[in-house]
Order: sequence, then structure tokens, then C-alpha cells
Amino acid sequence: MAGGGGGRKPATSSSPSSRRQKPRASREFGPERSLESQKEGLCSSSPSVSSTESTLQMVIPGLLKSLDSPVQPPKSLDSPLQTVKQVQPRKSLDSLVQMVGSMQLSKSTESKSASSGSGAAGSDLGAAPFDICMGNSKGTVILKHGLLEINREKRRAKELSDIAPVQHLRPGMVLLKNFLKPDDQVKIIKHCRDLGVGPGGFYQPGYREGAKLSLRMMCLGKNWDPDSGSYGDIRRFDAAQPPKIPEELTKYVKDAIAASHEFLKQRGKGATNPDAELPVMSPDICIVNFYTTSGKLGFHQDNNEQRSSLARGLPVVSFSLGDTAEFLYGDVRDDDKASKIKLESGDVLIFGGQSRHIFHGVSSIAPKSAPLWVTDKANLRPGRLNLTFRQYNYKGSVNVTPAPFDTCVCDNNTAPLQHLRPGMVLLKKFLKANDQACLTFIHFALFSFSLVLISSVGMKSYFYSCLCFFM
Ligand SMILES: O=C(O)CCC(=O)C(=O)O
Ligand SMILES: [Fe+2]
Repeated sequence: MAGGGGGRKPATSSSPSSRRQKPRASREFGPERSLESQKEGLCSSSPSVSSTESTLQMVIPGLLKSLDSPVQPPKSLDSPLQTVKQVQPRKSLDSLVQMVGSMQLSKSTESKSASSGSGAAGSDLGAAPFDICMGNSKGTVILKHGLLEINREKRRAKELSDIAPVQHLRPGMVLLKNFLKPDDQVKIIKHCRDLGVGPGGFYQPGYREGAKLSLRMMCLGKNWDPDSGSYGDIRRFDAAQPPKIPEELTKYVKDAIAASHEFLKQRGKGATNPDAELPVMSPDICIVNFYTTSGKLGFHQDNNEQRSSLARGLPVVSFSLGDTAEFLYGDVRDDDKASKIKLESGDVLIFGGQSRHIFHGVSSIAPKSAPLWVTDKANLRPGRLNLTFRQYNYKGSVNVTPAPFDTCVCDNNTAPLQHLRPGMVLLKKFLKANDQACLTFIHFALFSFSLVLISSVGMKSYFYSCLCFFM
């Protein structure tokens, strides 16, 4: 997530308001959710009572509890919450959701225009934790599936059996299709759900100025702050410590890297060293994103990890679960020129080595594209869960085996060989002082000789003799 540089541009939206430029943060995000989609997030994506409760508590803690208690005479009519309580003591949950929804919308609109400067950028202070699952952690929501859904599932299974299980997208970038087995996916979702409702769990990140990202985020290991584009040990707005990455998840990451290495070895018939293309890494940071079906993430680079880690090309390992995402990636900061792939539930995308600094983003989430068992067994809400694992620091020596392309992001640009992009190499200070003197002398000698020639034979003859010489 940690992405770099200025001049970022949102991935997709064309509306002027959504083309908001954010000068500081490194990861570029999609436009703020429209009011419509926020409303949708409040109402339609809260299918169960418990999630409705969460939404309500997010705005008015304790309001639900008070519904069943007798109406108290108002202490004062100043507070809008008290007004709601007094006038509508026994409204149905639906209408309350709408009411509270519109209150929250105006609240968030206000906060957008107000620059707090309080350092609470993107905080959901006072909000109930965001639950990525429907129902509660124990109960299962059994949904009946229509024929259309069942047929879609069968088609998907058939397509998957025809797709290559490993795709080498470019040097240092490998896609492991359907790598995470259904049971593993359920486990991962459950881990994220449990951590996500606890301290340091999911929140909707944003910037000090008020713009919000079109996703919910939770960091494990270290906290990534979109406003400053940097990592820290605690989350600024609530001082929460990011939970640790569960061991089980680390194991999946290692398995995925090992599978890519196996593939690269076989592909190179054992001749290549897969670690040179895709270095092994041991994740100590994980950024977990949950996208609703209107979520997106703008084009960005992940480069807020330590320089040693970036220079070594330690990969980002990304797990996709739930609905399918359209993922864009490319060499330049221009999503119109980007390549597109679909990331489906169970896919693992790895980009390191030469591809560590690709620009990438999520342009859309396909609604109802998650496998049925994801909702049946894991109760994942409509949307997509994404986990990106990284290693913050690299302790080994980077100079011994520099990862290709590593130098194009170094600020000091002093590495002797800089692979700026495919087909473009910069050899820093390649010519030694003697070579430079020698070249200068040759240039001078040729120049003087040309002058003498021109003055003796004339410009026209000189031009023709040069032409003959070179032909
Ligand atoms: O959701 C994804 O696939 C990408 C997430 C990402 O790029 C990030 O968290 O930095
Ligand atoms: Fe990223």
C-alpha cells in the first residue's frame, strides 16, 4: 500500500470531484464514495440485524438499546439525537437505519469540508467495529441460491479447470490462480473478521482534509497511515496497536512464494535461480482491505517500506477473497496504459524483483462474483477482502545481489547500475576520469580536423566527403 511520489491520479472515476489530487500520501486511492454508495453501504450491505446494529452504533452508540426502554422526557431539545429519540421512539429498524443513515451522511459531508488538523485523519472514532461478515461470528446465514447463481458457479469451476494454475505476468510478477483452497479461504476470512472487530481493526481511512478511501482497512504488524504515507507502531487516531499477523497466514505466504519458485525453476529448466527473480521474504506487515462492491483503489506504487526491503525487491504477496476485482498494473503512472487482470477468490498475486515498483490499483469489484461457499461458509459480506503482505526491512546486504530495477526508486540515485525500465539502463559514473579525458581529446581533435578540412575544401565538398565516408 505504501506508495510513492506525488502526482497521483485516481484510477477510474471521471467526475471532476473524484479527480481529487492528494499531494502527500503515497498510495493513491479511488475517489471518495459518493453519497449514494455510502447510503448503500449503510442500508443494503447490512443484511443482518447485527450489522444494522453496528451501523447504528457507529453513529449513535446505545441508541438501539434505548429503543426498548420507555421514552424519557428530553433533557434538552438541542441535541438532534435526543430529538430523534423523543419523536420516533419505536420506529422500525429500517426507517431508523434510513434516518441515521442520512444523519451520518450529513455528518460525513460536514467532516469533508472541515479540515480538522487534529491528526485523526481517516479515523472512525466512536464507531462500532466494521464486521466483514454477516450475522455473528457463530451463527451462519444460510442463503438460498437461485439457479442462475448455481449455474454461474458451475461455469466458473469449468473455466478454472481450463486456466493455467500459474501465470508469469512479467519478470518478478506471478499470479497463482485459485491457490488458496476453500477451507483456507474460510480460515483467512475468519482471522480477518476476528481481528477486524477488535482493537486496531477495520476503519475507513482517509486524509486530514476529509477525503475518504473507498474501502475499509486494517493493518497487521505495523500501521500504515495514508495521510503521511508512512508506517508506524501505533495508529494515530485511536492509539491502537496493530494486531500481529497470525502464524497461519504467514505460512500461506511462504507456501505461495515456494510455489512460485517451483514454477520459475521448472520454467527455467533448473538453470535459473528463482530467488534472483523473486526474492524470498518473511512478512511482518499486512494491509487488509475490504472493498464493498463500489470500492476501488487508485493507481499507486507500494514503496513506503524500508529502502533495504525495496532495494532487495522483496515481494508484495496479495491474497484475494470474495468478489472478483479488476486489477490494473503497469510501468507508468497512467492507468489508461495499464494491463488488466481479474483477481478472483483464492488467487495469490506476487510482485517483487523487477516488478516491485509497478503502478497498480483496483478499478472495480464485480458484484455477486464470489463463490457461493464464501458467503455460505464464511458469511463474507458482498465485496472483496484483500490482504497484502510485505516485509518492512531487509537485514541482509543489498549490494551483493541487487534486485533488478531496485535503483529506480532510490532517492539518492547513486547505485552504479540503474535499470530504469525495461530496455533502459543508466550506468552511473561508468566512464573513469582517464576515459573522459581521452574522449574529450578525441572530440577536440575531430572538431579541429573538420574545421581545417572545411576551410581548405569548402563546406559542400566537406559534406560530400563525410557522406561518402559514412556510406
Ligand atoms: O486490493 C488489491 O488487490 C491491491 C491492494 C493494494 O495495492 C494495497 O493495499 O497496496
Ligand atoms: Fe498497493
